[in-house]
Amino acid sequence: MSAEAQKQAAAEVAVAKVESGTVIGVGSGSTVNLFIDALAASDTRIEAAVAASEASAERLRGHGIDVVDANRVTELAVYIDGADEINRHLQMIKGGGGALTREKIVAALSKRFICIVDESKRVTALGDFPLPVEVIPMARSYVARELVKLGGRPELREGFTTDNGNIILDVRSLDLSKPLHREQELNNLAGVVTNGLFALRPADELLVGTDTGVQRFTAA
Ligand SMILES: O=C(CO)[C@H](O)[C@H](O)COP(=O)(O)O
Repeated sequence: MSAEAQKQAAAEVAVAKVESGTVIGVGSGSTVNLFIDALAASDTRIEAAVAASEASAERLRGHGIDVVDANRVTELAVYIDGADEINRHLQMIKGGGGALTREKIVAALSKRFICIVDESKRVTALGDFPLPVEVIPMARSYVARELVKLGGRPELREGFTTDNGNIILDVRSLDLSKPLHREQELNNLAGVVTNGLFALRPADELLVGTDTGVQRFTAA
């Protein structure tokens, strides 16, 4: 089964977990696109969604689903999003699509975070995928030097600007064996908006598309 088919299967199981009449959070990326399409094709009629990217908002609206500003809600029933890597504690690296900051905000607003992935995203240790760090443009060189001091190899994501008008540094070689500590440490660097480690707010449930069906996990 292709990764695409695995993503589709996980997305469809996630749709079944969404209740009509609720306001939900919707992440971004190719797996989430499949979720949005599957939600629109289902009998589930949500009240509205808070979207983690302009691209997701546009896709939702294209299906006639209302998109509301995050400032208009106090809590979301559930957040559905993908990941670039996820471990058995359901801690993740996210931000391959550059939407990490808004994804973190929507995740923080949500009672439950359901992560949907194909099986290539499950890892025993986080860190093969370069860690995205969103940085205010003025701080680019400073933050890059600090990341090097921490053992990382940052690389500017060329020609890319986030929905918030910032840049992304993709960082290889950082030791991510203590993700909670690392997430906080990186966020403490002046000029960092946030980083793609989701350890302080891991997923509550993981749906993995595999060749033998969708496997469900909760944090180990
Ligand atoms: O964090 C993300 C975007 O910022 C995505 O969830 C992540 O990159 C996974 O994407 P895909 O579903 O396309 O594999």
